Amino acid sequence: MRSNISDDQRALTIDDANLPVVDLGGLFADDAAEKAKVAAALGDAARTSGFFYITNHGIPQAQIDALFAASKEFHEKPRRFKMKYWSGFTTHHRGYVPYEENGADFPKSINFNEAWDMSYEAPEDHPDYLAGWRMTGPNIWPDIQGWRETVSGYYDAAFNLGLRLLDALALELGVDSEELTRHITYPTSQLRLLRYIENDLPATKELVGIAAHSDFECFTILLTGSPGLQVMNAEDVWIEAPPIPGCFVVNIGDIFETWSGGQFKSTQHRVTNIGTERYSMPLFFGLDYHTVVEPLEKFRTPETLEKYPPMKAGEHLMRMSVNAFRYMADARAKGDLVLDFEVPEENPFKREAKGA
Ligand SMILES: O=C(O)CCC(=O)C(=O)O
Ligand SMILES: [Fe+2]
Repeated sequence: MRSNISDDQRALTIDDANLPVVDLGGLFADDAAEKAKVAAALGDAARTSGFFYITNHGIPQAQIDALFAASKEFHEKPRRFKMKYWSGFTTHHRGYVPYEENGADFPKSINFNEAWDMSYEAPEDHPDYLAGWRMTGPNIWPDIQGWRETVSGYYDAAFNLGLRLLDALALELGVDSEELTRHITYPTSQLRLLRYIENDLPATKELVGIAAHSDFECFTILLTGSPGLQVMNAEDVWIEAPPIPGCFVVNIGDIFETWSGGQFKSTQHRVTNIGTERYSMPLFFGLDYHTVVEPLEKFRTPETLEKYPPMKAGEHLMRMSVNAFRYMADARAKGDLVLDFEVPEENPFKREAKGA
């Protein structure tokens, strides 16, 4: 880790803080008691820290290695190749996102990451694709031999793992999983192939890998290739979450916090500017664009209903994306992208760290 790091970018190390590791093995056995045990461990982790590692997840290491290799192969191409697939050429956010797109304050504030973004494949005649700006539609692919198969194969595997996790979390919350899965037909579940860019600038609040945020969907299944990720725990203290071989990091997102009336925590996290190249791949497990998200019936109280007013899953993603990506903000300023809902400057799910 670099030495020129400002105090607000420091975190406790994994040795000082306890990060749960949940063994998912029991989800794949046909045994209700085993499944319930895993569900209880996931629920415990989701309630206490909101993020955790999972092991025995069933995705072969060879598939993970192939995804890292595919991401590297794309990102090592020259800028002129990558820009052929600029996400700003689409109205549903697919393709390449250069680092200058990140955040409203570039270059005063720099998020040193670039990405390839894809999502659930929806047909060309899907009404939300035709309407535009709804994060729904067909993927685009770079002209690299075998790349589509590798990336979409990984997407399907991680997406299916997400369905298992959803099922287990529903079990833990005591809700029928069908109540949750009925909102998944053409979900806005993005996979990002992120590369953090080598640079020799310091690590400060303005110079980051990715600024502190929570994820906007149900939960995120994240692969990381090297350290840099920091997560805010239940006590609102930053701790480092380095990769553990064979594990994914999972964090709860804004939708599950809402569904559970705040029992599950949507975890703030960030990547500091480590200065070296770093690869990571989050899959944001989301819902159909038009799904209205509010506390599930059993978690409705006057307090939870007040704290979590109904929001459409896709609108929440769009309002956060307009703030995140400059091409979207530009399209909005030009009147090409018209939103009939509010775009707050900050995510209402944001929590501040202690002492920050
Ligand atoms: O790169 C990482 O480890 C985290 C990425 C992340 O938080 C995000 O893309 O939302
Ligand atoms: Fe994130």
